[in-house]
Amino acid sequence: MSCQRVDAKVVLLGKEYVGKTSLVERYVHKRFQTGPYQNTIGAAFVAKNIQVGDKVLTLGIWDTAGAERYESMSRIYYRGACAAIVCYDLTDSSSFSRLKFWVKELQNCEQQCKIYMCGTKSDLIEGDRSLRQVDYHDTLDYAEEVKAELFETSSKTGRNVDELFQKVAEDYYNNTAFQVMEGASVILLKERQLDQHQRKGCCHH
Ligand SMILES: Nc1nc2c(ncn2[C@@H]2O[C@H](COP(=O)(O)OP(=O)(O)OP(=O)(O)O)[C@@H](O)[C@H]2O)c(=O)[nH]1
Repeated sequence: MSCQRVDAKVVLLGKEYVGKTSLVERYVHKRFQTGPYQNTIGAAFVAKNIQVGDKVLTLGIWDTAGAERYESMSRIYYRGACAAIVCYDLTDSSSFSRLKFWVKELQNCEQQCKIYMCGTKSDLIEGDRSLRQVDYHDTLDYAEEVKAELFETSSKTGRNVDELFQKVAEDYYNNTAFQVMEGASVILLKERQLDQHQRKGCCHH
């Protein structure tokens, strides 16, 4: 059995039927399946390499089941995730209430996990604006309030899908680089304090 190293764990959450599996399918396999809807059972995992600057990162993507009976299972999958893509369907207002549930849960239980709000099926509202049930400005205000990124995507046309995952990878990369720098500056500070302490020591003697 082969074992792949994963740099960043990414979890997809959201109400059933919002299009989580389709988002992963579009991103990983560049396709949109039109057959009958099949709900995810438990969760599905896929690893995908992504280029950020001159580095290649491996994202480990967990596509969870949206049905409420799997809610406690989904909790297992967001543990230790560096990013959560919380999906809602732009044509279904109840899916945005469900998004709020997951955002609160992440804020309470997984504070280091960065949140990406993803409004799905944008092709449907491009075809008929009256189908939009979730106002863009309301979602933008909410995203600002909870410090989340906001994307509106279509897995059917591919709109914004690569951009979403690219942002996830870049944020992870920049955040990790920042932490390394932070760690380095702590060491520098300690060395400087030690240096001062030693110099003070010299004066005492
Ligand atoms: N028009 C359109 N339909 C979409 C899009 N994304 C998903 N769908 C459709 O929405 C339905 C549900 O999509 P899934 O990807 O299975 O949804 P899910 O969130 O993974 O569902 P669960 O596994 O039950 O949690 C399917 O019939 C898809 O074809 C999209 O971008 N545009």
